[in-house]
Amino acid sequence: MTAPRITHVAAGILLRPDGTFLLGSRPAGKPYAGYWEFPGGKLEAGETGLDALKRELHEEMGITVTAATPWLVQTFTYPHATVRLQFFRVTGWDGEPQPHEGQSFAWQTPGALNVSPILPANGPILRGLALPPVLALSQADTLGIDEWLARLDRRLAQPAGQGGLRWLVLREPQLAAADYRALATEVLARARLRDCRVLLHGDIELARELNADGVQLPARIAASLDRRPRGLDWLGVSAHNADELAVARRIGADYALLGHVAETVSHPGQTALGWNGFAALTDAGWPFPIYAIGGMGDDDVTTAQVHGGHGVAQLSMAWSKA
Ligand SMILES: Nc1nc2c([nH]c(=O)n2[C@@H]2O[C@H](COP(=O)(O)OP(=O)(O)OP(=O)(O)O)[C@@H](O)[C@H]2O)c(=O)[nH]1
Ligand SMILES: [Mg+2]
Repeated sequence: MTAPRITHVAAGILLRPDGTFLLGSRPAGKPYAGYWEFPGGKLEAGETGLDALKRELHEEMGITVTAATPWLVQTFTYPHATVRLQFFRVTGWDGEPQPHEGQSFAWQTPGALNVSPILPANGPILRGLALPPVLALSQADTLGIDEWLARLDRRLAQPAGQGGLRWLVLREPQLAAADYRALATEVLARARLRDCRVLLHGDIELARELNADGVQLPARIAASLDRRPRGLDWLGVSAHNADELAVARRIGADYALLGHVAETVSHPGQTALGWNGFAALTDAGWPFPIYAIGGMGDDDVTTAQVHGGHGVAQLSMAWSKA
């Protein structure tokens, strides 16, 4: 058997500062005409993904891309072709999108689309767009439970975009099972009032039982699973290398934490990946967003994105200002 021919495609997610993004409708005469997609098209011989993105967005809608960072790579088999789609987050462009190919455009809010149908390959992409740029891991171990809960309340009370916490992983390996369950119950009750997702760490059964938003799994536990656990909205996997990212892909994770990127007090003596090591791992192209973890501040979000990440995951930095 010969290997299937793969069509390489670059597509751009135009993002406005308010978080809305652009979809275009596929023009008549193309496969899946009328379906909504991210603007883009096929790589020509010798082009990189970024070259093709810039050319296609100029041809299809007359804009000049000035800032774009690599995001997800999705491989999908249609009846007519197997496509490898490289998605870029596009945050800077000159000009207003013009429908050069008779397409329609629609600005959309993540999680609340008002156009359909969407190209079948794009489901995971739309899910990934709903993930915030910064997520936090709890720190009751070093702060003490009462102090950490007080800081959590302050972070929950802030509006999104102004330091408001929207995604929390409750990771407290020092707690006995009964104490972890009690804390999880308390945290879920507080977070629900504030529209913050809470993922439990490592315990799939407990996450189901307490109706948490999902579970964050260490790579070791993820590797022991045949498939994604059922009945949970969100699945994150913590990874340190390409093999562990491959585990996350195999079980259909929604995102991965990858690190540690910088030296941290919590992991003394372990070699940090550094941004070059991080980029070398993201560069292979993964179908889910990847967060940089380990010594990350709010200022590192842009750096993470330039290196192929979605954003940053914070431990101590999430609570130091709260
Ligand atoms: N542009 C784009 N293509 C996508 C997306 N999702 C997805 O599965 N595709 C697939 O990627 C393939 C290439 O896209 P395209 O039709 O835009 O290619 P193109 O602009 O070079 O068109 P052309 O071949 O008519 O010149 C198609 O099979 C399309 O179905 C998406 O979000 N954006
Ligand atoms: Mg196109």
